[in-house]
Amino acid sequence: MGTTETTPGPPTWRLLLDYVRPHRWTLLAGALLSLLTGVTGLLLPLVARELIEDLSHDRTITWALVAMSGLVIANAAIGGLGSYVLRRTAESVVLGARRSLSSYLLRLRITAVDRTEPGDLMARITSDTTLLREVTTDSLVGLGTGGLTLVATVVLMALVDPVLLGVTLAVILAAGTVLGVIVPRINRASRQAQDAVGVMGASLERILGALRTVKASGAEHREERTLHAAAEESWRQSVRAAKWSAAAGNTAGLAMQIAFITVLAAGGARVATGAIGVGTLVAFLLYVFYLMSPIQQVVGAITQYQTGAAALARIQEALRLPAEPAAPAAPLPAAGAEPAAVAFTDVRFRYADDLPYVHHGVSFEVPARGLTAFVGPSGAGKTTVFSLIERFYDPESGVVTLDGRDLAEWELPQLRSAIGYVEQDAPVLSGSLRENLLLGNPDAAEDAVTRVLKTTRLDGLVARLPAGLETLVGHRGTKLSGGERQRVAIARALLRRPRLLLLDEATSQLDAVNEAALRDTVADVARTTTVLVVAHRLSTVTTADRIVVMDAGRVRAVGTHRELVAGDPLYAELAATQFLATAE
Ligand SMILES: Nc1ncnc2c1ncn2[C@@H]1O[C@H](COP(=O)(O)OP(=O)(O)OP(=O)(O)O)[C@@H](O)[C@H]1O
Repeated sequence: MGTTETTPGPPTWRLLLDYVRPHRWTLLAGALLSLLTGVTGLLLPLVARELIEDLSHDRTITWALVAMSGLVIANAAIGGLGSYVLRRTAESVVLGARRSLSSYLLRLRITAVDRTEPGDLMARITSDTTLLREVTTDSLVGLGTGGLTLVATVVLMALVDPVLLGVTLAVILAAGTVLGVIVPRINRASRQAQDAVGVMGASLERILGALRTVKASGAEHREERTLHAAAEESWRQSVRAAKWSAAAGNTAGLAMQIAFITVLAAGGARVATGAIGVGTLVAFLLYVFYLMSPIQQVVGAITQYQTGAAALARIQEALRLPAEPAAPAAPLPAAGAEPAAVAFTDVRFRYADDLPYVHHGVSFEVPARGLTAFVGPSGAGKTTVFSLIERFYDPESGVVTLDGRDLAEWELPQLRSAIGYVEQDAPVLSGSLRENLLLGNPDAAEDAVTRVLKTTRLDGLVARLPAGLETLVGHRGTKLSGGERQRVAIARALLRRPRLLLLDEATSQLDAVNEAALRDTVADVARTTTVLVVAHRLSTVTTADRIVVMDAGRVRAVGTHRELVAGDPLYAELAATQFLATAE
């Protein structure tokens, strides 16, 4: 995702309210408790004044002591409860944002993922959402309680002396103009700081995902510099934001001092002319003094809001990426369900409008059941065939059908539940072997697992492992060999009882035992299911019922190995070079 990407959307304050709306009552309760804490605090000086009066008149002070103790205890208890309620609400807002973001990210279209940095998306879920916490408590509540107190004080000031209020407001307005210049700078700096955290996340993800290659390439120092640069950029921008926040706070403080002095001068003049009494001036000055705290609260809320708004904008950017419709999971095919037939008719496809076509009118038909191998030079568009069948992408023109029905008419969950897909690099997730096997079908019965382990020749491996299926496979399955990873991925796909199995063979060579195991597995499965294989091995193509030869985004021939070796020069050459042998 481009960090400068700005798609128009609803204003940030509306988005914030959307996040806060489900928690409005608890937030209101927290705000009321905060107000109540303030009121109990304000009452203390009054009681203290009474206590002093009573003492000077030799009256009993027991009631005042009891009242003061009560107020102190109430202040602490209500204050504690208020801050707990507010904090809890803020955490719930963060939770809501994390939930909606993570659900959304799982539904992202592959096209969106292709042009995004996963690490940056991760930062949006983890770090940007955290910033919503402060914005909820400090900003919303600060704005609410501070704003209320401010209005109440201004009303009282108007009652005491409207002329002096005019003087005060003029000073505050001047300060407000300065703040209007400062505040957007806080927003910009905060946004850039969060973007830098996103860049750091993206670099970290890239480095940790290929740490072996980074080490083997001796690139640690270069990568270290990249990470440090992103961290320093975040620091620089955060410091800039801190500088502007401090300037905003100080401007507010300074304005109050100036207002104090101006009111003192203007009020003094008014006292001299007899327009007001000294008592009124003292009362007004006290109010100017009281005004300081809510104004600082409101200014703090606005500056805090800028940081939160920057984070919200980044969250919202992620939520505007194209996603698949939300839909409930579809049931898996029943045991013994009919295998599926697949057909491509004149399919044209490119990954993006500014990229060349990958398919220039691909057509082929695969009947239900049997093994179909796709072969062709690297980049011919074989894997893309699978991506289109899974509807990770949609063709620009032409039709792909499953069971004779256009894929565009299938509900995505129904379509995908019919298919088992084994990617070329056979990803294995960290966790246990069992978790990996059950990823696509958590309800698979134990005997189905045992059967699939046997089919994929993994039973020997499981028996050898001390913890059996509970063995942890490490991050990305690093504790398994390449061949084992491929077979775990096949077993995982088979446990879904697919009506169509898509297998993108690993290009790396397997040893003879692994290769034979894989060939037998695929042949076994093809007896009951439709199997499509992007083939890189002679053993696979020789057992295939039909071979589709692709070249530069077109199907150039279809036939059996024997027919094609005799009839298609490209295939004959591929068979001789790529598969390391000719016919068997
Ligand atoms: N996500 C993507 N975004 C942009 N271009 C892509 C993407 N995936 C593949 N391509 C391009 O599409 C073309 C066909 O890729 P594809 O993976 O289908 O080829 P292939 O025949 O399976 O190759 P190989 O045998 O090397 O795996 C390639 O030129 C590739 O660079």
